[in-house]
Amino acid sequence: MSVYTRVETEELAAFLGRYDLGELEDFRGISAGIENTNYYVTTSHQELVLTLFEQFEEEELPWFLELLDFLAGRGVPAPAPLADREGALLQRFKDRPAALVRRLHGASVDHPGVEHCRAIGAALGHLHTAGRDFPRERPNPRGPHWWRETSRRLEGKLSDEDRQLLDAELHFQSLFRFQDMPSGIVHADLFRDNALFEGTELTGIIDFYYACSDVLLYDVAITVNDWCSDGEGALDPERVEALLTAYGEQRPFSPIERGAWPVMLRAAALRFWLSRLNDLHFPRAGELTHTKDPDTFKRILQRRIREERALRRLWPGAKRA
Ligand SMILES: Nc1ncnc2c1ncn2[C@@H]1O[C@H](COP(=O)(O)OP(=O)(O)OP(=O)(O)O)[C@@H](O)[C@H]1O
Ligand SMILES: N[C@@H](CCO)C(=O)O
Repeated sequence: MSVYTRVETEELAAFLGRYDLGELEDFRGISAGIENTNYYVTTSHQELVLTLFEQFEEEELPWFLELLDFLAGRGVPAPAPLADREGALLQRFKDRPAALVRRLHGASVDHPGVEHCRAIGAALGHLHTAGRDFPRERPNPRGPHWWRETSRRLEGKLSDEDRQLLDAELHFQSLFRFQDMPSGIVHADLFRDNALFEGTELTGIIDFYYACSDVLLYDVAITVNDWCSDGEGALDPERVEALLTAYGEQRPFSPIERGAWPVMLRAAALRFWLSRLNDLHFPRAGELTHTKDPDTFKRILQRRIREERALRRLWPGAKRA
């Protein structure tokens, strides 16, 4: 349950008075999500989501809200933030930074099929091309520097097997620094629970709070690892092909990207194995929630290491034999 900060009717009505959004009709807390307090809010004019940012560096927030505004304005199904009468996207409410964004409809899909993967591939390609003109960069807070720092923090916490795997992968990744890879704005956390669907139609991409500037293929690898893996971490060739083909129709891949694909899948698995290990061993104070299982990403990483040649064959147009 993620309503850390309770909001009362009168104070919400007063808060909405800063905007031209009509009268408050209804609101209720949203239980999904971990980091922030979220409410669905209905006014006489609009359906909205109110977020009270619980953990965020306040200086960072304008970047995210401007990005959402920019992407939504270019047809990416991201939640557009609403400006108050003065034009401000970021507010303070209940002693926290706060924002109102448009509510998107649909629900996340636990077991995506080929059509869902096609839709998310196309949307990610669109997001990457639309993001090209976004004028401001943001370094990836979960990049290689953070991997190494987290690995050091986990010293003494891991089994010998996990420590060996982690050290070997950090070393392997340090040998690959791809120059000339297309880079730009990446979502960096486009898991199934951050996309909304009605049937097989993608109606929303949410939770952009890891978005940053990075290698675009890395974002594709994060997405494929979550959307196209089975319970054992094995990739489903049909879903991978659907996702990559639909993505490539928006932004064709370069030969360097094709060569880097197996390494990127490993890097993407490493990043989430590490963050889940970190959350497991260093839970944040006051956090009520379910830690996600690090072993899911350990298994994915181990498979991507074992199956490099098979991964190359999963590239669209590659020979399967
Ligand atoms: N714009 C939106 N339209 C519709 N539903 C939304 C929207 N934003 C958030 N939600 C709902 O609120 C839930 C929580 O949102 P979100 O995932 O952004 O939470 P969080 O606590 O900020 O992030 P995290 O999942 O990283 O902990 C989502 O799973 C979704 O159900
Ligand atoms: N998507 C992340 C959690 C939120 O960043 C994970 O599944 O580990």
